[in-house]
Amino acid sequence: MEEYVVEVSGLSFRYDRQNVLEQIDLNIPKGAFLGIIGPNGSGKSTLLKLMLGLLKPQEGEIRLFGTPLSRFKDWSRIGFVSQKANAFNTGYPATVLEVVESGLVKKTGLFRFLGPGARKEAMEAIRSVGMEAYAHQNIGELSGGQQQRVFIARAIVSKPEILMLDEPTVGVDQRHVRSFYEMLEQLNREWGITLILVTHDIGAVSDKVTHVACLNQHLYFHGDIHAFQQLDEEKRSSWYAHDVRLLAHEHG
Ligand SMILES: Nc1ncnc2c1ncn2[C@@H]1O[C@H](COP(=O)(O)OP(=O)(O)OP(=O)(O)O)[C@@H](O)[C@H]1O
Repeated sequence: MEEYVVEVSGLSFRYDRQNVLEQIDLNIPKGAFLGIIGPNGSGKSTLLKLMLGLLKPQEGEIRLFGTPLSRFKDWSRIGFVSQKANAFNTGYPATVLEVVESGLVKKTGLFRFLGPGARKEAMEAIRSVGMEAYAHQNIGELSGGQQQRVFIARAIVSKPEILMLDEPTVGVDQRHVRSFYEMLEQLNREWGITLILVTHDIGAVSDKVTHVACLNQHLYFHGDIHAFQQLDEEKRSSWYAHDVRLLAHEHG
């Protein structure tokens, strides 16, 4: 039987009186690279926040590794990268290596000494995002896309089993988006990390993700990428009446 690392069942959420998510059922298999797609305001970020326990649903349940969120404590198994482009100005006094090492602090405890293994683990994470040439450079001197790679290295240095990413290519130069997704694909395949990626742009990731979830308040589709690609274009467009572009350039 397939092992699920995240199980969402009967989930509904509203801010004040605005319904944002309705009756979402979504199981995410271990080792998947899931793309959660949908137009602006369709509830993608809200769903991630619910999975991270930052918001509480009015209805339904989320389980992480089989444990209901209300009892889940093992947050080191989960990494999160948000839209953080341009978060550091050029004067920020920390090197790439130091930023990535700081990702080990939550594992080790704030004032505990980071042992000699820490540097090796940090370098390994930096290499896996293709940033080894910049390890000793100040993070503020890097481009938005390079900084985002460093944030991913910081998120994976503690070896999480799930990595959640909310529109991580915002601020990444268009020319580098493709290699950015290739790097994610490599993390999924080589490190075996389950990736949950929120994105507008299925076109850029349709040859990378293994599964797709189409959200627009309701979950219109969830399945593997092959089943998604076989869906009727007209049907898919009808879920996103206001954002046909999202689907139209998928084959571009
Ligand atoms: N803190 C909040 N309080 C009230 N309403 C909110 C809040 N955050 C989001 N919303 C509303 O909830 C809806 C879903 O927002 P959400 O950010 O989850 O969508 P999204 O699919 O991630 O959108 P985008 O692609 O634009 O980031 C939107 O209508 C938004 O205005």
